[in-house]
Amino acid sequence: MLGCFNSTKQIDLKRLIFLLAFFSMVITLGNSLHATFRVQKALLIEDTLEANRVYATKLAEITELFLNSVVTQLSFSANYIGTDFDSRVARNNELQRLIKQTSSFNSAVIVNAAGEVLSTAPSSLNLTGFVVESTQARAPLLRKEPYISTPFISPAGNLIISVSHPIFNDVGKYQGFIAASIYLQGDNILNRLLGKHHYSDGSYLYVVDQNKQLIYHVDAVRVGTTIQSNEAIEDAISGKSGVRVLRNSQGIDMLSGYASVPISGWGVVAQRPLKVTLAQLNDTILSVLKSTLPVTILTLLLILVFGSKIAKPLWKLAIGVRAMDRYAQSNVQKIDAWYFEAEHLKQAIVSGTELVGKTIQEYDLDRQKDPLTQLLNRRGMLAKLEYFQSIKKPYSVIALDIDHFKRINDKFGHDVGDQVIRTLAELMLSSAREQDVICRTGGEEFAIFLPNVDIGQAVSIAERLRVDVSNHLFPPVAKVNISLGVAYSSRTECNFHQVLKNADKALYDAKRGGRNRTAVTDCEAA
Ligand SMILES: Nc1nc2c(ncn2[C@@H]2O[C@H](COP(=O)(O)OP(=O)(O)OP(=O)(O)O)[C@@H](O)[C@H]2O)c(=O)[nH]1
Repeated sequence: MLGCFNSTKQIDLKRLIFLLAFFSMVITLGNSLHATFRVQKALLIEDTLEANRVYATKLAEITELFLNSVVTQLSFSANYIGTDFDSRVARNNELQRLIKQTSSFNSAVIVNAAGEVLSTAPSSLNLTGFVVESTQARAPLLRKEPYISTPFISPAGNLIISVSHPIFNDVGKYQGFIAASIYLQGDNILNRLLGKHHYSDGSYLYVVDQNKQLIYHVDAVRVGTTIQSNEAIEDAISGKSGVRVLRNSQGIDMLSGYASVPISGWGVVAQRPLKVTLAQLNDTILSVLKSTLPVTILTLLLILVFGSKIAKPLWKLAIGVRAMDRYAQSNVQKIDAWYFEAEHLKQAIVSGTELVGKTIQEYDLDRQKDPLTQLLNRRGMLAKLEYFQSIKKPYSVIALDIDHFKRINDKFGHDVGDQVIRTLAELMLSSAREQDVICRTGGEEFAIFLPNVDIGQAVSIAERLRVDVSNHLFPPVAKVNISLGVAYSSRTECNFHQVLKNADKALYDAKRGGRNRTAVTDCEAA
């Protein structure tokens, strides 16, 4: 049925609704994913920076505690040795205890005020009698106070930091110092402390001294190298803690948290690559998309079904209006216009169709009427005759014509002629029965159809009319006469055109016979 419509390039309502829904869903989904992405990204960055700051602060505090405890241990040893500085056994025993009792140090030495190494632990260091010369190694002699060195290469060839404490005897005379070393590239407690907390999610940690030299790094090879142009390090070694998004020496964007170790002026930096952090976000967005996709597809299917339900009554209404035949109205009435606009459209179509039908009917009736007399014209008459023919009833026909009507027109004018025609029509109507049909078949010619009236009765009716007309006063014409021809058919098969023709023939006879009279022709006789 729908195929009767020419396919055009215009989109139909069902597709329109679907596309509208589809695009609004795509835009809404895209927008919410974008918003989620932005919010989550900001949150992730913020959380990671904060986690790294907390982590760096925690490790800085642990390192601070460790260095403090190291200084305390050395202080204890220095006090102990100060009372018996000249005893080699006492010195060696104390150094052995220091190394073995804690795993804080890799080695320890006692140096006298002249810079000569008096004792070492382990003894395998083979440094006894060695006079320290390097600036780093001699720094404690000059400072005469607890001191944590910057990294340097020890006489034994290891990259170390040294923690030293001055030794004074009972009377407060400076004897030298005790120094313990931590091998930065070897196994030691500092290394284990920092390495132990290392995350396995791409995060890593490093520690620099006040000269930006790496003291600890997850990649041990880098220990001892110096890092330049790093704002997190600059901040940390100047005693600040905080967060920064920065690019590292390998050109990787990092989310860094940092803190300082006040006792040594070191900086601790914990960081995680931005890319690794955001990879997590892509997974989140993907899982959001996956979880919303089934509902989205289901919604679109529902919209497709609903769209066709919305479009269906409109299609049917359009088809109904297109047909515009006598069944159209009842077909339209049957359409299930289930929503407000469709129901209104349906009602509008029904009343519009009714109005059009009525107008056409009125127009048809007008076309069948003579405007001057309001009698049926020739078209109306033929329609009526078809009806008479179809019901197969006998009937008589009277054809009549005003005598010498041309003279009336000529003498009194056309308007008077019209008035005579109107008055004659009224006279005919006043004497007619309800079932009789009176028509104006021409200018001053008329026909009267008399159902169930035989020829005798028809002649009487014609005569009575003729007499009535001749007795009637038509001002200003005064008297008007008419001539009449009567025909009849009792035989249903007698064609009504033939009956009419017979009546006309009788009228012609009446005219020829001198006018103002009635003549008869029988259908069977014709
Ligand atoms: N006023 C008026 N005159 C009409 C109308 N229709 C036709 N006529 C005139 O009627 C006249 C008919 O003239 P004719 O056909 O010669 O017939 P007649 O004068 O009646 O003569 P007979 O029929 O032979 O008696 C013509 O002059 C037409 O112009 C009309 O509607 N109004």
